[in-house]
Amino acid sequence: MNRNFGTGDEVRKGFVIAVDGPAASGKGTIARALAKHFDLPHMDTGLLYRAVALKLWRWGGDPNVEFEALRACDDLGFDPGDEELRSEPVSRIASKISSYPSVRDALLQRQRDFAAQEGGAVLDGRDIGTVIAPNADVKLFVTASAEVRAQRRVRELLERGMPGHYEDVLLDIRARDERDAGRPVAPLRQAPDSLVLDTSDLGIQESIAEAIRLVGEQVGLKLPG
Ligand SMILES: Nc1ncnc2c1ncn2[C@@H]1O[C@H](COP(=O)(O)OP(=O)(O)OP(=O)(O)O)[C@@H](O)[C@H]1O
Ligand SMILES: Nc1ccn([C@@H]2O[C@H](COP(=O)(O)O)[C@@H](O)[C@H]2O)c(=O)n1
Repeated sequence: MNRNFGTGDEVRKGFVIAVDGPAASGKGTIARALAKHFDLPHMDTGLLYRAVALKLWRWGGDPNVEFEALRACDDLGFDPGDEELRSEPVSRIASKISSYPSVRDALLQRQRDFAAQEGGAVLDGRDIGTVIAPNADVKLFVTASAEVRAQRRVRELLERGMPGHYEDVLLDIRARDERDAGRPVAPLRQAPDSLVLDTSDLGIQESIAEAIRLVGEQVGLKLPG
């Protein structure tokens, strides 16, 4: 636990860190590490969309029908350790159903409530700094080249014993980037007041150290020293 933020000040109540970025940029890894370092609860908001997708998939519902996806949002409970949440079919469906305004709306309050809890929180996703927590104390936009992200994803898939072919994964990442950035509701955007962290040339530990440094610096600027 480290609540000092490099200034000696205790973390304020309601301190919120928003972490956004494209698929496989490393935002989840960074968000988890920030949560641990600053002793804040963490929400991976992508899991909510994946949980809707998994439910729909298990029902045999049609991801092309918004109403069916919306029905899957009702009483949404899931086991974050469920391996199928991270499977390729579920990832594809999650990417599709996350473009539906009604689905985003159904998941909005749960995320906002998490961000608003006493003591604060770290959330990662695509629209945290722009829609879910536009008043977050620190906003990080984590990015990396599509090629580097594809390499990371392939490595991750192979480590999980799943098939991962570089060219296919790269195409898929580019398609997801386009869908995330191109949808009319809550598109993936860098909030104007976010700090950009490009992890293309950084290893995991270097990325985490840089994120902690950036947050600390930002907090140092915000709190009286
Ligand atoms: N800086 C880094 N260098 C090398 N590998 C990394 C780095 N950051 C993350 N990784 C690895 O890349 C993979 C994707 O990282 P992570 O899950 O954090 O990305 P993400 O942006 O949250 O992905 P998604 O949004 O698609 O779930 C993981 O296997 C992770 O260990
Ligand atoms: N705030 C968010 C988070 C995620 N999505 C979409 O969900 C899919 C799965 O997310 P991962 O972060 O686990 O990859 C992803 O394809 C996004 O389209 C979102 O729209 N908003």
